[in-house]
Amino acid sequence: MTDLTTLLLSRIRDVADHPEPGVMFKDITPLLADPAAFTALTDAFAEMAGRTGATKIVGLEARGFILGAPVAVRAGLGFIPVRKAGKLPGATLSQSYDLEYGSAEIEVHAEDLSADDRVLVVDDVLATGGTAEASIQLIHRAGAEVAGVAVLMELSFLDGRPRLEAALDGAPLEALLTV
Ligand SMILES: O=P(O)(O)OC[C@H]1O[C@H](OP(=O)(O)OP(=O)(O)O)[C@H](O)[C@@H]1O
Ligand SMILES: Nc1ncnc2[nH]cnc12
Repeated sequence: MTDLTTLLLSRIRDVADHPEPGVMFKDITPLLADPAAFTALTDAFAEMAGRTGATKIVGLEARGFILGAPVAVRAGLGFIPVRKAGKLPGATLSQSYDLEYGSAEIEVHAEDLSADDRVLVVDDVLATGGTAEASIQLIHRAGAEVAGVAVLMELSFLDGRPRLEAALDGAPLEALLTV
């Protein structure tokens, strides 16, 4: 394990049976509270943004906002929020999806992405891949390209990676931690 992965892993708390029985919830709030760990995470994601030629950062509500916004600032790129349905005031594109515990719909402002954009999607956890896959569909429907998907942690037993790689069409999916 690298120093980075050891640090990040040490700042994620497992919470059994949250938000419902049978789910082992990966709580990132200890990591957010540690400036050294939060900075190291931000730097690693910003490096990926540079390496993949991203022109914009998309963050997935809500934890992807917390992680993605500082990446955008660090990389000198705009931040685009992908929100749960009904929150964005302008003209939106919408996409429904299933997740580990329920189903949901996400939206993006159509005007925020264009054919000139290469988008790096940032989130905390890749579980079934439903949320990230829906965001990729939104980005493609907006006419933009996907530069890649960056997540802090991949829950490999939920098989999100194969599902997402099919949607990514060769663009990278990078997880700093895999459990
Ligand atoms: O790979 P998936 O099965 O789609 O699950 C991963 C998603 O689930 C969590 O978000 P959640 O919808 O719980 O929202 P929150 O960030 O607002 O808590 C997590 O932050 C990811 O966005
Ligand atoms: N087990 C989990 N922990 C944290 N976030 C999640 N999102 C989906 N599954 C999750």
